[in-house]
Amino acid sequence: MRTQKSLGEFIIEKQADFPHAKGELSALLGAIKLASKIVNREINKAGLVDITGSNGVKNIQGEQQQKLDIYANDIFKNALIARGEVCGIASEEEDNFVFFDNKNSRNASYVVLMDPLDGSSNIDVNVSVGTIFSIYRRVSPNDGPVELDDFIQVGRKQVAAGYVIYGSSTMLVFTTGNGVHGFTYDPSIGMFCLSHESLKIPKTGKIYSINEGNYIKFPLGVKKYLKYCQEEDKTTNRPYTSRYIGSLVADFHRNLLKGGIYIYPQTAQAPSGKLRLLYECNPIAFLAEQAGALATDGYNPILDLKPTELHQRVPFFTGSPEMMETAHQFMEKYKDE
Ligand SMILES: O=P(O)(O)OC[C@H]1O[C@](O)(COP(=O)(O)O)[C@@H](O)[C@@H]1O
Ligand SMILES: [Mg+2]
Ligand SMILES: [Mg+2]
Repeated sequence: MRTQKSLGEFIIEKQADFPHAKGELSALLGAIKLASKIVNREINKAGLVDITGSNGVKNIQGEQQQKLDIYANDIFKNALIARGEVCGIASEEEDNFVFFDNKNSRNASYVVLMDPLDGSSNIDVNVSVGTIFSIYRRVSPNDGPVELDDFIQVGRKQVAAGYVIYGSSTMLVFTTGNGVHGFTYDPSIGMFCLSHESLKIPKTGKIYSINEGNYIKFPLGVKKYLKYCQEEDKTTNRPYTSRYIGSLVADFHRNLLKGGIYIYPQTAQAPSGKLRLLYECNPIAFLAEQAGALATDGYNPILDLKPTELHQRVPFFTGSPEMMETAHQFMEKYKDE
């Protein structure tokens, strides 16, 4: 007998908090829930079906697209088109934004930005991967085509954001600005059930998460902070432990539950870092702040950055507030070196 609330029940219940809500956002989240189940089913049998490996095409970021990147992109896109609450999407796997110019969707109020498959380098090696989504109200008139401005809004304007983590279990974690809630997928009943209500990140932790293989290219502030993390000092819980999965969703999820800090900084070769502002950093930053964490580019809140391009990158620091404050002190101290 199921005791936990299902995601559908939770969304309907929360909708009551918004007397003027017409159920559009609830329906939209329902489409994301459906697409997550379909992608989850494919990922679980990734070794058996012809869904691993690259499809031989590079996306606009110059990265080899994996078959699962495209599969996930199509599943989420089609589920959103079918639901009719979304007038357009932007995706890591689409060069430009896509206007859903059909009678069902063209006048809808919401746009969705997504990273259909996060952690692509881990697909073929059975390591946790994810999907990241960010939802805004359109700013263009509902009776016209969707425009670039509908997608390049500051992160603070997000009405909802979340991720799905396809790991030892599959979870959907989201916020609509009223806390962060996690739902675990129960394949025996085919439902996401409430397992982590009102998630709050621990104020501090012992985990730092960064690709140390790039160490020599890091800014001095990051190098100094890493040395600080590795020094022996029992009074401040150091040395910390290094954990790096190489899937943003999975590294963030672990730190959200246990406390920790994740950093993907700029390097000399990549002065804006690697991660994309609109469909990786903004949604994770919204969740982070709602869970009591911080999310910055090393200096300023990610959610206050004004985007200019669909696929722009940004250095990304996020995690437990006390660890972030210390990292910021190092970044500030060595800012000009
Ligand atoms: O291999 P690197 O350079 O450490 O990069 C890993 C990072 O890149 C990403 O894989 C980028 O995301 P995609 O897989 O969606 O392109 C993040 O999930 C991860 O944190
Ligand atoms: Mg990604
Ligand atoms: Mg991706």
